[in-house]
Amino acid sequence: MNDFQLKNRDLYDRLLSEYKPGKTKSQGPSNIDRDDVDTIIGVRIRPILPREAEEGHVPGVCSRKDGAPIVDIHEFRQHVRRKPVLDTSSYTVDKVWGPEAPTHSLYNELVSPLVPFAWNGGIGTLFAYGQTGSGKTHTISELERMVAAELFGGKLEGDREIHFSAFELAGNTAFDLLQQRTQIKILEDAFGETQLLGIVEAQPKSASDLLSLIETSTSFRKTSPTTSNDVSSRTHAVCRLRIANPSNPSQGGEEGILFLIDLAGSEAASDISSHTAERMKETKEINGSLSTLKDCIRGRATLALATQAGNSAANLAAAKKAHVPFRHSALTKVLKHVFDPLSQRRCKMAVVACVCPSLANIAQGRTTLRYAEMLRVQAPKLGLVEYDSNLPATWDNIQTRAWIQKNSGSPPIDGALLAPHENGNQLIRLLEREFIARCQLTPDITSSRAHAFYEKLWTLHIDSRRGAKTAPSNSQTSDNKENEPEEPAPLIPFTERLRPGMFIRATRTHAGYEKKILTMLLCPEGSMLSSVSGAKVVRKVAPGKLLVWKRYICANVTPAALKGAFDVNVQKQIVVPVEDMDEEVKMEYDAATRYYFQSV
Ligand SMILES: Nc1ncnc2c1ncn2[C@@H]1O[C@H](COP(=O)(O)OP(=O)(O)OP(=O)(O)O)[C@@H](O)[C@H]1O
Repeated sequence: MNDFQLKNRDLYDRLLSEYKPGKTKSQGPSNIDRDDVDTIIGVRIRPILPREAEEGHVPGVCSRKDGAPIVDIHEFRQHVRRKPVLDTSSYTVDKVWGPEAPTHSLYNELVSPLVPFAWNGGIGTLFAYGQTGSGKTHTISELERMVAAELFGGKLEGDREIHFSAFELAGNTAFDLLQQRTQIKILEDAFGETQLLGIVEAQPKSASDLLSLIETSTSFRKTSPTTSNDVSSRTHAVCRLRIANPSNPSQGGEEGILFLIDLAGSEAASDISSHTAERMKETKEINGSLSTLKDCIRGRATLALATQAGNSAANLAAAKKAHVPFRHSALTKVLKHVFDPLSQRRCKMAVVACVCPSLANIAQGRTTLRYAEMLRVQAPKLGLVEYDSNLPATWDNIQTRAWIQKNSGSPPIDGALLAPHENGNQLIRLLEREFIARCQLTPDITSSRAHAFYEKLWTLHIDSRRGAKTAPSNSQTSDNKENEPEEPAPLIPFTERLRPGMFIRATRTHAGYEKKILTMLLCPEGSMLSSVSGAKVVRKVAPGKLLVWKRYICANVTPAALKGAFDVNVQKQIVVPVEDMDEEVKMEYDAATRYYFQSV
């Protein structure tokens, strides 16, 4: 607390008691319906500590009395000519726990859903984020105790094997906390999986076993004093609980994972001014990895929204913008299963942003709350996506299973084995080999039947994409298909309709051989300052004459990993003369897979 705050404390207390929420405008996204989002962002405001109370600290970061998920930050501003005033800014998240809220309520509302989710084969991840001294380690260690009690409490269905490991990440280096901080390697294997080479796992048999392992690992964490905390954790600590269920083939042998992550505390610019070069480097690395984490959480949530809620234009636009740079930091690389857009795993995530309550710390609190707000992804405003039996994008898990059962012949493929948790869109995104393997979990299903069924689903999907384009969104698309007017045949030759974004099949001759290629037109050669080869192109057009482009810069289009899918490689450009172009090819972009498919 500074002199001004201490001297005007009575006035501040009065202004605070007179403050009426609602007068201030929330600076974040509105409190939207978050049911469709599998990432929950909460804020915990810790109490003022006895030491801080002795020093005269007063609260400047407050939760709302009516339980609204909004945090108010009060700034006490000095005026040259007028009396000091209270300047309040508000931040909206999904849940807020004030200083009086016990860790139990945070556990019940934020963490408890992750435990049965991981128990049943999903990946649950909890992050504690915030400035140094804001209560992350305190919160995570209490939550770990509750997780241990729930895992071994006997209330979860079935038997599982729990494997515990703990490590900390300092920059790009990882240390095993069960092996007295022995350095371990983070590697990506030939299958693209991240491996922690040399890490030790323990198999606790009871809650007390697990707690003593957690205690041992915590004792090896690296700490250094900061302005706000004498024992500040300067690394990210990851507690990983692998939950194996070898007896249940319906999960395809997949284990659940629960990550409990205590992130390194962020520090305010004023706090780092006196740092040594080594501490500055450490702070830079922490800030860099936290920034990557933010981009990954947002990117992943944007993609999940676009996939779950059908293929509306708003969703397609959101999916196109989403970027998940999980390879940019060791932390997000270790969490590849969670962040890789190609990962087939079901994931849920919870973030608890911890904040110090004191008026003296509002600058750091504001930074934390801005970060928390940024992690929330605004759901695009959509019309209700109605179920349509011919549109896999509209099926939930139950409808997906029913479709499988009804359309897979006799004996039918078991929907619960092929799509234990997936909706229609997620079923389409399954890799072909995974799809076939899951089909064959049903007795008597041969590989050729499984392949035929895979093709049937894809034919329906491609047909449905065409139908969705031509029919009004919420009418009975499939029933009216015969009555739809045929698209009129284009009267103008395609070479006279050439435009950027058009797909063209062309014949190129190289060393006497002819080769058919598929390309996407980018722009006429010469419409930019230089050609692909870098040579300057001069356009000569007689006055009054139309400029007719003879050659186009095109992007290479190549088959993708999925059957029938194509990828546009914008970075691989070629120049195609118009005389080499054979025909226009109608392609459609599919947001679920992020590939192009030939229109049927
Ligand atoms: N909810 C709470 N109730 C009581 N005391 C708390 C609470 N949260 C934190 N504290 C106390 O505040 C102090 C700082 O907490 P903690 O070490 O958890 O902060 P941190 O955010 O992990 O800091 P760092 O990032 O520097 O490691 C500790 O003394 C802790 O006991």
